[in-house]
Amino acid sequence: MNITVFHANECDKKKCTAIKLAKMGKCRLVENINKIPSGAIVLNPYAEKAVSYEDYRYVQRRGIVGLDCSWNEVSSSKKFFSLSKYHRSLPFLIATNPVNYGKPCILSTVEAISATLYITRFKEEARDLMDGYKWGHTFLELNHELLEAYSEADTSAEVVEVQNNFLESKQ
Ligand SMILES: C[S@@+](CC[C@H](N)C(=O)[O-])C[C@H]1O[C@@H](n2cnc3c(N)ncnc32)[C@H](O)[C@@H]1O
Repeated sequence: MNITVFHANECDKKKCTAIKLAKMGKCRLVENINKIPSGAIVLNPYAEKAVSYEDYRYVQRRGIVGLDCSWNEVSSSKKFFSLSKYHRSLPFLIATNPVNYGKPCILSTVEAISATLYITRFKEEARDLMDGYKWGHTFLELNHELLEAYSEADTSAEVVEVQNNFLESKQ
């Protein structure tokens, strides 16, 4: 699986989930955005389209790209949208990393990549990434029901429907 992370060096290196992932040999860090593989799925919380099984082929052939930079940088910078045609956001999920524990949608880079693998039905690969983090299994357990439902959806529209039904049921 081709997992690339654009690393902007804006993080606390001790807490950065992408640096740890690279040390374990499970992703390639690039510091130049032009080195991001074309045709890969770029994880961007501001993308209009949600990840779904529709992206299976792109994930399999071109891989996944995480943008490890500050949240300010992701929200204010349009440069990322020129990188790939395939920008995707993740549907509602709860973070379990120590920095943003319990917060919805503000996932760490590794949580976002693992969720993308799970939703596109690469479940073993999703678990393998999280094995390297003390809190990794908690992310997959806490979000298990939603991740399963998202992975059963065939299209992005269906993933959004699953998310909306879930959120309505909680009101
Ligand atoms: C802003 S960085 C935070 C980096 C931090 N150093 C770390 O270790 O997690 C998190 C990245 O994960 C991905 N991500 C997180 N939440 C997401 C979401 N809801 N939808 C899509 N991508 C998301 C994006 O690539 C985002 O830029």
